[in-house]
Amino acid sequence: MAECATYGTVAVLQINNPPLNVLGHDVRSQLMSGLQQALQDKAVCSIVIMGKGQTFTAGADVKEFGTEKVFWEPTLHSLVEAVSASTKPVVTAIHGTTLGGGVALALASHYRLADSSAKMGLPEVQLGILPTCGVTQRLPRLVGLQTAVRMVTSGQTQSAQQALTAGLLDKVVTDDLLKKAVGFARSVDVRGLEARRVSSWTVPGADRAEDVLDAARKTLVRRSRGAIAPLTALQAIQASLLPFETGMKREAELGRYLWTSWQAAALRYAFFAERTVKRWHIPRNKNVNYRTAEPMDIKSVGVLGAGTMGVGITISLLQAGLKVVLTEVNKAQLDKAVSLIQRSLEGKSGGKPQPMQLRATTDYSQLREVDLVIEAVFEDLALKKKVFQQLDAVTNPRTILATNTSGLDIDQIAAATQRPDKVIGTHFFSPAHVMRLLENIYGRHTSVETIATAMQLGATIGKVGVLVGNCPGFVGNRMKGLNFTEAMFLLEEGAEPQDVDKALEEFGFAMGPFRVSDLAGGDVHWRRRIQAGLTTEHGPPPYTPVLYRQGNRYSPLADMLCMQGRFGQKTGAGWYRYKSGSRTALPDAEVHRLIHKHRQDHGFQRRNISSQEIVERCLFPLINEGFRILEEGLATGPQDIDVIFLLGFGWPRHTGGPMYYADKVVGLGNLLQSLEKYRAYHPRSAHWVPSSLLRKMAAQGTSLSIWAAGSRL
Ligand SMILES: CC/C=C/CC(=O)SCCNC(=O)CCNC(=O)[C@H](O)C(C)(C)COP(=O)(O)OP(=O)(O)OC[C@H]1O[C@@H](n2cnc3c(N)ncnc32)[C@H](O)[C@@H]1OP(=O)(O)O
Repeated sequence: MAECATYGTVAVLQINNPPLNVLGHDVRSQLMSGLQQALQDKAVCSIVIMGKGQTFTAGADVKEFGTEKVFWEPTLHSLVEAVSASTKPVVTAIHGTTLGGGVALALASHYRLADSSAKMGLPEVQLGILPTCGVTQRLPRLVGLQTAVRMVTSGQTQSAQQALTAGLLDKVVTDDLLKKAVGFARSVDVRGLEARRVSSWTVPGADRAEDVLDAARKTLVRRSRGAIAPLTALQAIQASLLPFETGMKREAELGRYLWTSWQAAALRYAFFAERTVKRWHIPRNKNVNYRTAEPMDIKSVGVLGAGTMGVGITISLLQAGLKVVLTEVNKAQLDKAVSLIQRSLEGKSGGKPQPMQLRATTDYSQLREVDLVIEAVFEDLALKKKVFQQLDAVTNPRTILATNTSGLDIDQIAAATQRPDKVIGTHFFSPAHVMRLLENIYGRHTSVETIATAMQLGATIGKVGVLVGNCPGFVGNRMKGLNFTEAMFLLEEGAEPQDVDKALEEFGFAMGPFRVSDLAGGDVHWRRRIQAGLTTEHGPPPYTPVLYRQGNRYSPLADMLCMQGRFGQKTGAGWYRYKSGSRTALPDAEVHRLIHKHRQDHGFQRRNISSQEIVERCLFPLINEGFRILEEGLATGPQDIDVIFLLGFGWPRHTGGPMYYADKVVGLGNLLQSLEKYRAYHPRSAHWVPSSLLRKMAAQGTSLSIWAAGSRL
């Protein structure tokens, strides 16, 4: 856990708690007793604290949060204060990714050394808590307000070089950190100790504090979108302008406020959910799971289709060091793609991809020897089936064939091949080299090896893979579609696009549904609705009521815009208008007139709609659908749905995701009541019918987390 050794006059305390040296109770206890021993040992003049293995420490043990253990003495706070009060110089020697409590220990030490490859960060706000243990008081004294605000409120890591420049480190070394730290510790003088205590310093540049804090506040109000931790952290940093002890009291108060907030619990849940989804199983056959599966070794991947998605996927694969054969029938498109890929990789790594790593070709037969192919052609079932038939003919029979589709039937695509067991859906989100989510979809015949391979590939390329079953739209788009449907009904009843967007942006989404639609292009979904027989290019299908399609209430507003060529940003007009070259959504009187006329034509009485109703009507049907998905066994558990929404659809992280939000914030009983209420008003929308799983849970007074804990392996 923590080992103590002496090197002449230097005592070295080394954390040894693999894999990440987190500061659980045992580690804290052993560090504390090591420190006390070193202080009592007359032969010891100085002390080094460092870590063994891949990192100094990833900080506090998050698994202890929400349990009593986190308060057991020595707490992290006591340990940090003991280091700060040490009567012998303490040198912290940092390597790897050092986070949270690790940085707190370093700040309380008298000297800070780091390996040149080290990184340091304060991810606490991402867990909804405050970097306490004096971090918000010592850090500004050391690096100034501006850097402290940036580090604490963003949670981003700093490289060793950046930390040195900022004044956070005293020295950066290369090779043999232990030897260099011991050498350094030997050279420091106990007589200078008082002056080395950061708590006795004042914040540099305090005369400009008001400007810095005001500017930061404005940015954070805009960026945090309802998350309380970043702005609370700013208040704590502001307190560093007060005497140290007063600031520490303020830090403790603010720390308690965040520690007990529902957002901290939600963010902690999100942290573990992202890691839980890799432990997948198939709900209808639990024997098929991550433990029983053996992935194929993937060294080379073919990407078919060099459009936006194909380019993003190729970049992700190359960045992970895989060999890629990029295939595209259109030579001009292929050349354009290669140049985009090269530019993107040059920007990141400072070098072009090795020629042997990327082979670009118009010849399908070049895919013969790859281990796996990801098809990324246009979203059209007939086209994909044709492509899969060809792929089946040209590739090695052991090659896995993956389709990048956002909702088409995997079984139909697999049926075009002689190897349905080797066919799987890999739904990347755009831009594919940036978005961390990979929704993997198994079909009726997909083998366990194929599933394990797709999940493994996701991890290899730095994505969070979530396994789901096959249904129209899979999990993400099946649920998300309802949000847009209801948003349009709200327009019919009296809201304007900007009202709906504002309410959902205030809830925490980066963009409301109409701004998202304009960004993505309204024509994409219009084509899908045409394919599904819901509409035609010229209006409703013959003999079809305008407001009722396929057994449900229907709003034709989006179709009406598309019929006018208003596809969103790319055409300069959609739900909003856009000045040439600008992405700023401007309310458009023409759209308002169109909506107004539609209301008049169909007898809608315009009424004022509250933000609360907008949020509930856009989100509750989506959540209800999540319960249906769980009931149908299409997701391993609620965490899987939440991760899809957090990473793929910009769901505000501080609410934990749709299922967590329903369970812990809204409450299942309240959700059920609201669904019943809206159902009474809107009987022609099937999405208001509560799922039987939700009904059952609400009746039993149980929670989704208890249900999930019982179902997960
Ligand atoms: C008392 C109040 C004071 C609080 C101060 C703090 O220190 S708060 C905690 C600050 N630290 C963090 O938030 C660290 C979060 N961890 C990470 O960002 C990443 O894990 C990493 C350190 C960048 C490493 O990433 P990598 O991809 O290499 O590994 P994983 O994320 O998959 O993690 C491996 C397993 O370790 C578990 N884990 C990671 N960090 C912690 C932690 N701080 N406490 C407890 N457990 C942690 C993670 O859950 C993985 O576990 P599995 O069981 O394998 O899923």
